Amino acid sequence: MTARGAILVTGGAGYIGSHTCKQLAMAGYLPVAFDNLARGHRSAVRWGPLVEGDIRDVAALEGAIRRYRPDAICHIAALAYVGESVADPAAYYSNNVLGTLSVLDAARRTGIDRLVFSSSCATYGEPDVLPVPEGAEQRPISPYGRSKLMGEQIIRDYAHAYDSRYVILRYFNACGCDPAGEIGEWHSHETHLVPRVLMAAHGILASIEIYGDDHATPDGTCVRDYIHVTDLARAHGLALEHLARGGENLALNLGTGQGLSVQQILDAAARQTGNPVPSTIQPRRQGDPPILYADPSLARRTLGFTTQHSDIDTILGTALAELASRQPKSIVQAT
Ligand SMILES: O=c1ccn([C@@H]2O[C@H](COP(=O)(O)OP(=O)(O)O[C@H]3O[C@H](CO)[C@H](O)[C@H](O)[C@H]3O)[C@@H](O)[C@H]2O)c(=O)[nH]1
Repeated sequence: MTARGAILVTGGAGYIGSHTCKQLAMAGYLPVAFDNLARGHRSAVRWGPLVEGDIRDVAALEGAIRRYRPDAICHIAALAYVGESVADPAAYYSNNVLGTLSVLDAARRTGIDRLVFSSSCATYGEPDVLPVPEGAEQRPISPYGRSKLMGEQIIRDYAHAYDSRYVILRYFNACGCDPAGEIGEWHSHETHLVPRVLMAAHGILASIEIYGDDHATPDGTCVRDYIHVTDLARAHGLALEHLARGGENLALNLGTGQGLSVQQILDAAARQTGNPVPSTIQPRRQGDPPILYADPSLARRTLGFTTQHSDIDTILGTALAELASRQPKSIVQAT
């Protein structure tokens, strides 16, 4: 038996979901992963049971809840690529909006009234204020960002009408891998900057495309707030404790408060690996805001959350160790 009861983790076989399951298990919970394995991996579910199912299937969710009797839900399952959402909005509104509605309905029908929701800095679009506070106007510029904002709005309306409670977590850029190397970032077609930069540093990719060097930023490349996935994962446990204590509903940024440019990430990777990172300048990517970094102070004040692994060298080091474990021939380990 676990000390603290079960938590249903939708998307528990995915990148952020599996790291969250590990952190919840370390905090004494039984994480029950609910995942359709479309993008998640069975082998990433290691700290509790896996229920295979789609979040749009209310009956499947209800079945999982009735079987494991979780105290709360971490709703992490989503499609999460900005570029893909521009090309295929139908998939994003279906998975992210209908899926969230379905999770909320299953929770209502089974009497689960606590939810931690994975939202995104993409809900801010191109903010007027930097670092971005939670009160900044949310004007998303991609279908992905809009789908996450709709999720937030539905959760607030349900909470108001049905007396449920929530913590909305707006992730900035999740990256890095489990420092113990037990799980990683396993995307079939990797589009994220940090793993791609490391792949380019080791010749797995011929070069990295820099999407625009003419943005309104100090070096012309986009600026983001890179936060280690283990830090993000730990915040879910803090959010659950907050709700269990009867804490108020919250929407919180999860970031470091520091912005780094694409070029700075390339430079850090070159330093860390000792290899050059070949790059080409490409046109800007649709849906990419030039600068996004968080004001992280509200999460610190309300949850006591601070990052512990999110300096860029730790992020790159843990991501590189994980990549090396999958591509050992390509990488002479440099860390
Ligand atoms: O090969 C690449 C990949 C990325 N980038 C740039 O690097 C930055 C980071 O890009 P990622 O694709 O790694 O991350 P995003 O900022 O697009 O996306 C992340 O932040 C989004 C919010 O903006 C969502 O939350 C999303 O789920 C999350 O992955 C962006 O400026 C992007 O233009 C490149 O220049 N070349």
